[in-house]
Amino acid sequence: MHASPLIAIVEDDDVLGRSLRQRFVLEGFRVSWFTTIAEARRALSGQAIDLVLSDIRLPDGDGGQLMAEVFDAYGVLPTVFMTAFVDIEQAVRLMKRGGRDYIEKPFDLDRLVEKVRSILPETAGEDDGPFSSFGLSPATAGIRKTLDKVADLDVPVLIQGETGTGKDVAARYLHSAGARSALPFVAVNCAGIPETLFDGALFGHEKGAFTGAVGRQTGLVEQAGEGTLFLDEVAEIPPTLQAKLLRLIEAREYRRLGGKETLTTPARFVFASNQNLGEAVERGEFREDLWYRMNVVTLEMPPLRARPEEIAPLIQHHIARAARRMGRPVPALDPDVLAAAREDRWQGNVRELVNRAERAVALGEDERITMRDFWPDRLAHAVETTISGEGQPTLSQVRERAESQHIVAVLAQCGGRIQEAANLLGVSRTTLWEKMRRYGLAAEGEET
Ligand SMILES: Nc1ncnc2c1ncn2[C@@H]1O[C@H](COP(=O)(O)OP(=O)(O)OP(=O)(O)O)[C@@H](O)[C@H]1O
Repeated sequence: MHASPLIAIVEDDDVLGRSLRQRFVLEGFRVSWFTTIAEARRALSGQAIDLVLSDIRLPDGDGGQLMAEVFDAYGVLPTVFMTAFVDIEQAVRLMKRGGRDYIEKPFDLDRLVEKVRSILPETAGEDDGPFSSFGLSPATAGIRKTLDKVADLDVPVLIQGETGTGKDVAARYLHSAGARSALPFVAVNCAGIPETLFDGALFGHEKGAFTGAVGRQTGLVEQAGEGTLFLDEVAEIPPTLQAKLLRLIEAREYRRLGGKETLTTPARFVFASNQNLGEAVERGEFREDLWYRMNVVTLEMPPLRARPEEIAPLIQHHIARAARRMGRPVPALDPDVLAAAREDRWQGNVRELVNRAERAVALGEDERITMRDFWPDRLAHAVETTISGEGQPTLSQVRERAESQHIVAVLAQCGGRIQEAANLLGVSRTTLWEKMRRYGLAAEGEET
């Protein structure tokens, strides 16, 4: 029952966007076309995209930024850039970050279709389903079983656990396991929406609700329809909005901004939090009545270090997946990589594992993944320890060592994406790049 592959086109030129959409639909693909990154970000949540076809310059950012976001949300997806001659250098750089291919504008549509076809058959419908690696230890197998049981019951589900443990994966599994699977799955990151925009984003607005509200806009609740509404990071919802959420969950009622009509939602609610909500209630930060409503079926995703039997298969799974998506042969893994993985604390849980695997495949130079590819931070540490063998290190040696280790750790956390790492480190991209070069952390031949 495989649907045809879904291509997300991000192109702000109306004429080109339209003709791309038309052509790919004629070729039998499903197509979603967006003109801005913001639009793509909003609409793609919850859709299983098979390939992204993106312009490099977009009204609200560049294609690299979009690719970083897409990779964060979905893992390494085949991404093809359409680029004007002036941006070719950037396109080449994006290939080094995991971009799959690029085509220079103006191009012949036949050639583009050929490119896309050559990429898709190997990746669409890969694995034995997106949840093949969910439930590999007794703890997570138990969670999967519980989700199966409640999939078609109309009860809210709350999933708690440290960041990156797979709460989002569990929520999507729940959706896919039940009768709602063909209906929308709308994910809302409650921490990512500014308080002033929260109401509008969730409930939508009527024409004229505020200056600039030129037409009616449906909110995320409405977009979920009879599907699943997944509210992530619920502990971050400010107190003023908690009351509105309570009404939504309790009475299933809400109103569009500026609207008089009370609407009701048939959606299934799923919540996730990386804070323990019971404790947040005790601290007075979260409404008790709201917590009671959410706390009907509550599941704890254990941290990765508490399920060590999953570590090796998850690494293998994500390396194979990244290689397939980048169109490369699946590299072999040096045994010391796995040995080190078994000992690690995995502070960033499965997300860190995915980032390390993808980064190793993207930046690794031959067909083996070595310690240097997977654990560059450990290597930097080992090198520094030997350097400082003779007596006390100087203050600047200590500072540089700490700096280099921290850069490596943040780069690993960001899957090697330099701009993102620079943002987290609070320095410019150029500064970060210079430091990486100084500490020998930049891959050969890579440019700023
Ligand atoms: N069982 C699994 N099999 C394969 N990949 C997994 C599994 N669990 C998690 N992942 C991957 O790990 C990453 C983080 O997972 P996810 O987003 O579900 O975590 P989360 O707990 O929701 O994180 P946060 O609290 O930050 O929202 C994703 O890339 C996801 O695909």
